[in-house]
Order: sequence, then C-alpha cells, then structure tokens
Amino acid sequence: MKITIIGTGYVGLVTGACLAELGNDVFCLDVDQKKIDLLNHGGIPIHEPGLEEVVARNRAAGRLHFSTDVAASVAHGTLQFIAVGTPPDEDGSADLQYVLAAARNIGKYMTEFKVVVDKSTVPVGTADRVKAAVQAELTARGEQAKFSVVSNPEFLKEGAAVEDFMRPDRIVIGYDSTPEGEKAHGLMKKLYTPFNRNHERTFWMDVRSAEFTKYAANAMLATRISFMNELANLADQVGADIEAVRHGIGSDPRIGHSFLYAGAGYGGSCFPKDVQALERTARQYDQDLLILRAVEAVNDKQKLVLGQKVVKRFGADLSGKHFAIWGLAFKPNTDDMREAPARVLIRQLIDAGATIAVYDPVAMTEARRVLALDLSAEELARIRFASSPMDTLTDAEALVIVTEWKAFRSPDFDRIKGALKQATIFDGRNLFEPEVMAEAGFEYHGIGRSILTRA
Ligand SMILES: NC(=O)c1ccc[n+]([C@@H]2O[C@H](COP(=O)([O-])OP(=O)(O)OC[C@H]3O[C@@H](n4cnc5c(N)ncnc54)[C@H](O)[C@@H]3O)[C@@H](O)[C@H]2O)c1
Ligand SMILES: O=c1ccn([C@@H]2O[C@H](COP(=O)(O)OP(=O)(O)O[C@H]3O[C@H](CO)[C@@H](O)[C@H](O)[C@H]3O)[C@@H](O)[C@H]2O)c(=O)[nH]1
Repeated sequence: MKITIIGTGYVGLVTGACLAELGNDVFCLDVDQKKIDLLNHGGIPIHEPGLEEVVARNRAAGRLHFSTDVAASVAHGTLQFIAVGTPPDEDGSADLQYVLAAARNIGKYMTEFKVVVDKSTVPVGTADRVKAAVQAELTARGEQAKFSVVSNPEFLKEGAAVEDFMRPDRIVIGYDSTPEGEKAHGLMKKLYTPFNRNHERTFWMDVRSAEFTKYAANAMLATRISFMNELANLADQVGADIEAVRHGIGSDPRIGHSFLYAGAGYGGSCFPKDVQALERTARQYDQDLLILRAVEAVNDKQKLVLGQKVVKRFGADLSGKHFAIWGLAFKPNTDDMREAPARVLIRQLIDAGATIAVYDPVAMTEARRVLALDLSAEELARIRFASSPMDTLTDAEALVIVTEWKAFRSPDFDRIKGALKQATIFDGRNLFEPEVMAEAGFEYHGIGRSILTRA
C-alpha cells in the first residue's frame, strides 16, 4: 500500500520503517530539513534498538523515502498518518498546532480519496477538528475529493519500539460508519492484516473511544507507578521492603507483575504529558480527575526523593562534595531525556553546591544538550561528563543510580568500593539487594527497601 507518514520522530520513523518492512511503499515527511538530510545520508536521529537496520534495509529496497516536500507527500499515500508531536501547552493540555498544520496541508493538496490516520496521541474530539481542518482547505479550493479520519493511537515503548510495533499487544482503530469511514475500515484492515491474520488483536471502535483508550492506558500505567512509589516511601518508614511487597501482590493475576516498580519517578515524553492532558480534558467538562491529580503530584514528589536521601545523608550544604551519577536517560535503551528524573536530581545536587560526574551508555550527547538548557554556564561547569561508569567514581562521596541500564546491574563492587570515598550507593531503581550490598561493605539506600546498612 502507498503510505505517507507526517512527522518523522520516534513514532513516525518507527511506524514508517516497520510498515515498509512489510512491503508497503512509505513516504516519510518532516519539516526538519536536518533530520531528513541525516536520514537520506543513512543516519538515524534517535537511539532505538534495531531501527537502523530496518531503515537501511528498506531504504536500499526503495520502499522508504524521506522528504520535506509536502505536495509530494500528500500525493503519495492513500493513507496519510499524522505522527507529529503533541507537546503540553502552557496549561497542560495537548498542543494541537502541529496536528492541525498537518491536516491543513493534506486538505491543501489532496485531489483524490485519502484516509487521514491520527497516530499522534490526541485528546478526545481531535478527529473532528482534523476533519474540519482538512475540509476547510478543500472547500477553499472548491475540491470535491472525499476523505475519512480514523484514530489509530500508538502504544510502542521507547527502547523497544521496533519490537512493540512489529508484535503489538493490540491495535486500536476508531472509525465512523459513513461510506468513507467504511472504506477506511477496509484499508486499515488490509494494512494491519500481516500483524495479526485473524485480527484477534485489533479492536475496532468509534473514533472518540479510540482516542480515549490511548489516554486511559497511559493514565492507568502511570497510576500503578505512583501508587507503588507512594507505598515505597511508606515502606521506608515502617521497615518493610517494597520489592517483597511487589512480588507478594503481583502474583495475584488480578494485579499482575508489570509496571509495579518503585523508583525515581516516571519520566519520558508520554506519561507526564498525557496524564496532564487527560486532567485538562476532564476540566473542560467540569470534572476533576482526583486520582490523576494525585498520580501527577506523587510523581513530582518522587523525582525529588533520591536527592532528598543524598541531602539527608550528606547534609543540606554539599559544597566541596562530589557525587557520581549513573544513568541520565528517562529509561534504559534510549537516549531520550525528556522529563528524565536525572535532570531533577542534578538540579537538586547543583543547588546544594555539589560537583557531579555523570555517565550514561547512550545519552551523553543528549545530556550535554539538555543540561546546557537546564543549567547556567557556571552550574554546567560543575558537571564532568565521564567516559565510563567507573570513570565517574574518582573522588566521589557516593554513587547515585537513576536509570536501570543492564550494564549497571553487575558492576565490579570491589572497584566501586575502592574508588568511592564513602562506599555509599543510592539506588533509584532498586537494582541491588540490600543484604548483598551490606555483605559487600556498602551503605545502601534503595527506594522503599527500608534497610539502611553501614559497613
Ligand atoms: N515517543 C513515544 O514513545 C510515543 C509512543 C506513542 C505515542 N506517542 C505520541 O506520538 C506523537 C509523536 O511523538 P514523538 O515522540 O514521535 O514526537 P517527536 O517530537 O519525536 O517527532 C515529531 C516530529 O514531527 C515533526 N513535525 C512537526 N510538525 C510537522 C508538520 N507539520 N509536518 C511534518 N512534520 C512535522 C517534527 O519535526 C518531529 O520530527 C505524540 O503525540 C506522542 O504523544 C509517542
Ligand atoms: O514499573 C515501572 C515501569 C516504568 N517506570 C518508569 O515509567 C516511565 C515510562 O516507562 P515506559 O512506559 O517503559 O516508557 P515509554 O516509552 O514512555 O512508554 C509509555 O508511553 C508511550 C507513549 O504514549 C506508550 O506508547 C507506551 O505504551 C507507554 O508504556 C520511565 O521513566 C520508567 O522508568 C517505573 O518507574 N516503574
């Protein structure tokens, strides 16, 4: 099938590359000329396992094209996927300017039937606004071509995006019952057949329910995390181990084991903004989503917990003290630092006067970029970008772990102990067992592990 993807970011690039992998003829559009040039020269703008190979293979096969040419992009695909960003507006609601600009472009150039597929995460009712935007441009040109807007939200996770896209848990498609909607239904069915032959994992529904499903999924997952983080903080007080509790409750199939890990708070480009946007939607209807407000407030507090533990242990004035940080990306296997808890921790330590050495397996370049935005030149000068995990430790009082990269799971503890001034680890992702750390001679501070051991 001929497909256009508008917006070649995480979602657009993965969607385009994976649909090309299945034999479709894909045209990826972006307004960012640098990104398109990089892709046309064989580069990849993001770190995403397996993506580079899929992009290279399909470019070479002539099934995947990158361009900034809007007219050509509209002419190309019968299916026009909108996969542009929907960042939070000043009031927390989703900013739809990029989605609506993409819709207007489709209306400006289309001359035959198109299916406009909303893949971006957009508030309930956005498909109607996209429809109106396309129609206004058609009317202005006196163009009679028909179209339908469907909602096909994306559920991929960064760091596992290609795998998630190729083997989805579910495919959600919202369409309407007009003749154009039925035609769109047929085309979407054909497109997704290779992913699940009998469509056992495709959920067909009305457009508004599909839009809502995306927010409901992220809100539920964020709720589980904040719930566990709040309990972890209590576990620290009452002398319980949140990891034991996690196993204890997760074995109930009604609860399950996933997304119950306490830690340094959730980050990334989705949970924080989507929880906020759903709250805003509710407020437009005079409804106050009390649970989600608490989910957000707990997460904001949780991002401060690691830094507070450091201050409690080493004092409010950290001037003259140096700390090592492992992990900067908001989660492993990505270089994305949007809303990353590490940024909050760094701000706390810098404000308290400390100097820091940081290391992340892939996010070092991105870290230099975002920390230059977060900090003043003087503050930035107090951060050393180390070349390896061990390289962060020299002269550090303690090690603080913020991201659970595999490479951090079995380090050489003797070397760490030898290098640190105080053999102290703050483990923001509960990578290690408190008893094992105590035996190894460390003072260990996990999240909700209650056990504070001294060598
Ligand atoms: N990142 C994820 O893991 C993820 C997962 C599921 C859903 N989503 C949702 O998908 C959407 C895209 O997210 P992302 O992380 O891929 O964003 P992103 O910022 O990585 O990419 C968006 C791209 O769209 C381009 N763009 C903006 N306006 C354009 C226009 N008018 N025409 C063409 N290109 C344009 C930008 O230059 C950018 O390259 C968001 O709504 C997000 O909530 C993201
Ligand atoms: O038990 C857990 C699980 C996750 N996290 C944190 O939660 C954040 C988000 O993690 P994850 O969901 O794995 O990453 P994302 O790439 O943000 O993916 C989420 O957001 C996407 C964008 O909407 C959706 O498509 C995905 O389904 C949804 O999982 C990260 O900071 C994690 O460290 C925890 O603290 N505890």
